[in-house]
Amino acid sequence: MAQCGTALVQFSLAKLHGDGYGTSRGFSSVMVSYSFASLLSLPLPLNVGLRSCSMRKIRCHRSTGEFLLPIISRLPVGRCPQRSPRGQVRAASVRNESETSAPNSVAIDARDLGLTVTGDKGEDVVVLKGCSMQIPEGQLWMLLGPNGCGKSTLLKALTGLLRPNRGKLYIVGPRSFVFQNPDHQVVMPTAEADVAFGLGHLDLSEEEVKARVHSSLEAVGMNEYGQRPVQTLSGGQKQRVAIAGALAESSRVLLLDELTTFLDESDQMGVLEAVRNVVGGSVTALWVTHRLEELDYADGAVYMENGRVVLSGAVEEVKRYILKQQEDMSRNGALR
Ligand SMILES: Nc1ncnc2c1ncn2[C@@H]1O[C@H](COP(=O)(O)OP(=O)(O)OP(=O)(O)O)[C@@H](O)[C@H]1O
Repeated sequence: MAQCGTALVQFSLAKLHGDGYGTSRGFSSVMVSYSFASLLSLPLPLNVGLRSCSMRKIRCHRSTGEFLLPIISRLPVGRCPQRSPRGQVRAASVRNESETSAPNSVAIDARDLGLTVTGDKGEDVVVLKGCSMQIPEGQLWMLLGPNGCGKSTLLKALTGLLRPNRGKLYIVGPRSFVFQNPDHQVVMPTAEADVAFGLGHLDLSEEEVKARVHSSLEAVGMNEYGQRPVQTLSGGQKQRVAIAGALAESSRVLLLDELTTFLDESDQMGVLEAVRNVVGGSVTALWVTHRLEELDYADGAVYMENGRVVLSGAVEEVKRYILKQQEDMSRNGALR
């Protein structure tokens, strides 16, 4: 197995145990057939195990063209620099909870975050131009804005998958990113095995793994599906399994990227209710959505335009702003 690039470091492999649970001695490795190029074009398009945001290192199997995506111990946000076009590391001030005392009960405190990525032709593309928000612990907030305004990029910056090059960020951990397409992250044969998958890097007894799997699946209303082959689950059920995986790892911040996009109405409700159910206490969530009706589930909202957070706070205020924007747009369209 050859190492690829400078981003590679050690990782632990794992074996799936006979009962379908991963344990502290290891969990299943996953072969994924992403192209070498796509994997190396960081930010990481890693769709396996990334919900735990604990994966920062990749090895590639050159002979088969497949990639072994390891789940490794957590790398604190702020320790995963993104390479700039000139190969320099850019860094914003990113603080972990362990490095500083938390602002009172705030789970996410972002101040004027900026982020520049490298475009296809090696040019700088400024994606985030000034994003500030303060999200209290134990709340569900929604992030909205027009297509291409930078919502997913901001979410990745908050997770630590992308490194802002400007501003300040305080965020509690552990945190998890859940992708829009559940097929990109639920990878194990059964729901139970998938939830256990991310626990391999923790030093847990088998009993503890089972207990966490059980309670996490229960929290998202999926306990009775534990043994079900994942390919028989609906999209929304898979999303709930992915969320359970994050909870099993004691994630305190869930960063949820348009989870309901591919789901039918009843699945959308199931996922929303599951998230609403798990948020509270020490669990906070930021949910990217285009659906205004989902705001009814939120404790607060953030609205972005063109790489900037333009409004952040009460749901009703953000809703009014969006409706006004929509009205203005349709009036302008009618005048043309
Ligand atoms: N690696 C990259 N190279 C070039 N442009 C990029 C890159 N990553 C993001 N962008 C651009 O940054 C902008 C913001 O992208 P992002 O996916 O964050 O938007 P979004 O608000 O999540 O969009 P959507 O609602 O359509 O999902 C887009 O114009 C996108 O094309």
